[in-house]
Parts: sequence; C-alpha cells; structure tokens
Amino acid sequence: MTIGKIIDGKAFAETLRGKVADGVGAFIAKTGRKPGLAVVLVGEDPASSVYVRNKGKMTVAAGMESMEFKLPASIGEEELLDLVEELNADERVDGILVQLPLPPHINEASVIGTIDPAKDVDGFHVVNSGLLATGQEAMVPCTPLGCIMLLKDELGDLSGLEAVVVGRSNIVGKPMSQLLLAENCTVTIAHSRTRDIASVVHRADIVVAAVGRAEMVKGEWIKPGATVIDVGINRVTDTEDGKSRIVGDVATAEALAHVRAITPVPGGVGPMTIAVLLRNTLVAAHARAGLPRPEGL
Ligand SMILES: Nc1nc2c(c(=O)[nH]1)N[C@@H](CN(C=O)c1ccc(C(=O)N[C@@H](CCC(=O)O)C(=O)O)cc1)CN2
Repeated sequence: MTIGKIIDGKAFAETLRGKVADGVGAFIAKTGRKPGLAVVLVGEDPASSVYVRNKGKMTVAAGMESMEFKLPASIGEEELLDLVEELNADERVDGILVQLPLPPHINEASVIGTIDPAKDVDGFHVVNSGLLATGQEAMVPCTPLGCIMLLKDELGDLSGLEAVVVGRSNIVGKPMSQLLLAENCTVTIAHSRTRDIASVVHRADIVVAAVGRAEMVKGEWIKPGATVIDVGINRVTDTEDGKSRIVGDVATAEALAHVRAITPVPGGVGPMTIAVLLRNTLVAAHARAGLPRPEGL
C-alpha cells in the first residue's frame, strides 16, 4: 500500500513569512515607515486570544507595526464601529482585522462592512468578495489564499482539475471556490444538504474540506491520487485517556492510503492563515503608498 505525502504547511508558512519580512524591509526603505496592522479582539475566547497573540508576535517579527485592541465582550456594536472608523482614518494603519467570531449581540456583517475595503486584510468586505467573484484585483481571505498557495506548490497548474469544496462559509468555502475557479478548475461546492456527498467528493482531483465537523470526510470518499486540503480545526476529547487534541474535517489516517498529498491538522493550513495575513498587510501597504504590488508574493 502506498501512503500519500503530508504537505508541510508550517514550513511553507515560515518561508512565506521570510519573504514578507524581506518585502517589509524594501517597503521601509522606499517609504520611511513600517506597514501597520491593527487587530481587534472582542471578549476572551481562549482560541481567539491565542490567534491574536500569535498575529501580534508574527507581525512584529516581520518588521511591521502591530496595534492590538482588546475590548470586553460586553462592548456595544456602536462603540466597536467607532473604533473601526478611527482605524480607517489612521494613516499608520494599513490593515484592519476584527477577530471572529464576535459575541452574538454584535452583527458581524455590519462590523466587516464598516472596514475600509482597502484596509480589509481579511478580504471579508463585500467589495472585496465582489471583486474576487468578478475576477478583479481584491484583498483575498487569508485561509483560502493559503490553500491555493499550497495546492499550486504541490500540483503546479490547476487548470482543468475537478475540485470539490466541502463547506459554504463566507470565510472559506465561497472564496475558496472562487479562487479555484480563477485557476480554471471545475468547481463543486458540497454542503450539509448535498445528496450522496461521498460520491460527489469521489469525483474530485482536489478536495478542500471546510465544514468544521471532526473527521467527517472519510478515507474511502477520496479518489485515488487526489490532493486533499483540510481546513478544519476541531477539538476532540479522547474517550480512553480524556485528553483533548485537534483534528481536521478529514479522517487523515484513512485518507493517507488514497491521496497523492494531504495537509495535516495541526501543521497544515492553520499556519498559512497568519502568514497570508502578513502578506495581505504588505500588499495593502503598497497599494496605500501608491507602489506596485510586491513581487513574488
Ligand atoms: N478575522 C478572522 N477571524 C478568524 C480567522 C481569520 O482568518 N480572520 N480565522 C480563524 C482563526 N485563525 C486566525 O484568525 C487561525 C486559526 C488557526 C491557526 C493555526 O495556526 N492553527 C494551528 C493549530 C492551532 C491550535 O493548536 O489551536 C494549525 O492548524 O496548525 C491560525 C490562525 C477564525 N477566526
């Protein structure tokens, strides 16, 4: 039995962060200022707090200015919108990211819709999703762009390949399918109402699993030789020893016997999210400074 390759997203992300750091040095030499990223955290969700802390550390390590805003979960929507408006107007800020999820009393769409699209390094604003959907230059959501980078590194030209995206979220599933379409893939979006999802997934040369359900995609669903990108991060508790661990949306151990290559969880797509965020911030800084897009990013 042959075993597929495990794609090292952690190593790829590290290389990308190195390239961003080089680009930041060149940007500072040209403009005399650092690119700035403002990250807003509302509440104290433990996972979100860790992601925000890591974003801050990696922003600084790449030579950029990091601005963190930690707000209580009880904050009103108006107050949060006021902060976003202030950041829109702040010349030092090239990128604004509001960590998701937000507490239930705050309307995520309103908050995202208030961010200046030119500073929307998450690529979630409808202006950016519209630009992406119509094939124009856009700020592209970090996780899907990271997935495309890994896929192109593994497969080269994606043209003509059959891609199935499992999951239809605004953050991953929908932009992912747009990016695959832009790479000339034949794209299907499968979701909770899809009939016979196993046979839909079995058609795919590329499977992107982004449903948020632990190990939902089974090994036997995968076409032999397919490349699988697992976006899921699900915390599960082992019944035997009571210890918790993170698993993806794909049953990786089973899938390894079928795939050409697969991203692991952890260490696959996750690390790409922050590396691409830094890349997007540098791209936004160039655009705001009237400079051409940095090369090789
Ligand atoms: N405004 C945003 N909110 C959220 C985003 C986003 O892109 N923008 N994505 C996720 C969380 N996220 C970054 O914000 C993120 C998730 C996972 C990782 C990561 O490196 N994961 C590791 C495992 C980490 C662990 O042990 O928990 C991995 O997969 O190897 C980084 C960033 C939701 N919110």
